[in-house]
Amino acid sequence: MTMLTIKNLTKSYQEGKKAVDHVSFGLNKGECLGLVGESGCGKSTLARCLLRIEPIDSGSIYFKGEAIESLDERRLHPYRKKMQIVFQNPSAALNPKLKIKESLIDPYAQFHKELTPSHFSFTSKDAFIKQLLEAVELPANLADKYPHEISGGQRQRVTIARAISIEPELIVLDEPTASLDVISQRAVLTLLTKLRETLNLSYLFISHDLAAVSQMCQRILVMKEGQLIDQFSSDQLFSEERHSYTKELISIF
Ligand SMILES: Nc1ncnc2c1ncn2[C@@H]1O[C@H](COP(=O)(O)OP(=O)(O)OP(=O)(O)O)[C@@H](O)[C@H]1O
Repeated sequence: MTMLTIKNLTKSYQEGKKAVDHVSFGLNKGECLGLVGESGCGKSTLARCLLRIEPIDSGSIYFKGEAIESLDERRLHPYRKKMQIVFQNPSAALNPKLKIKESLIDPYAQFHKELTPSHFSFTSKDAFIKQLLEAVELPANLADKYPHEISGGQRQRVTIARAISIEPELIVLDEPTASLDVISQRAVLTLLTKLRETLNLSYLFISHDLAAVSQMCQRILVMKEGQLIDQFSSDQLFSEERHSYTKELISIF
């Protein structure tokens, strides 16, 4: 089943320069789809557009067959729960004044009316937070700490816990490990792979790290100057058929 279909999505910030230029692709249910390309090629803009965080100029966005590109905020609300994003910098994503448990409960408070929980049950706030921390392999005593009292890797696990707390179907991972050291990167990627399997998630995984993408993803998209110039299954990464730009990216890594 196709989870997400993008057709001819186009977005400009300034006249004559398209940040995203007629991009089309599909993302299957349960898939981890990689998106790579050099800095400034439009990856994050594409992500924000397909999540309807950023207005688009033209094109279509289908979530499980439903066109969502023109929905007003009220009709979009249920889709906001189904599609989540994890950003590069967990420090910016967490309110420094809130304890971890307060940050963790926030999405649930917003969306609980639309939830039909299957993975996490809400018997009490404390029990719910304990389940979330367990799911991202963090100790329960982190709940009472502030973001500055925990490590960068732990903060990123908290933002992942927030994203999964409302049981989304699709998560956009926008360079989720870029701010972490190599050991924490590997641990977070392993966790994300495990969560995709146990929670039946689909991912769009944006990264500069071709090695991580080829390990995590079943298919890979390559963007250059706003356009999608290559797409292939991960086992075809080193194939002779690859676009010359993809080969250039491979040679850099
Ligand atoms: N809010 C904005 N206002 C104006 N221009 C923007 C805005 N966001 C992005 N751009 C421009 O759009 C283009 C695509 O940027 P984008 O951040 O999507 O690229 P990216 O591939 O995600 O880069 P990176 O890998 O560095 O995050 C760039 O030319 C950028 O300067």
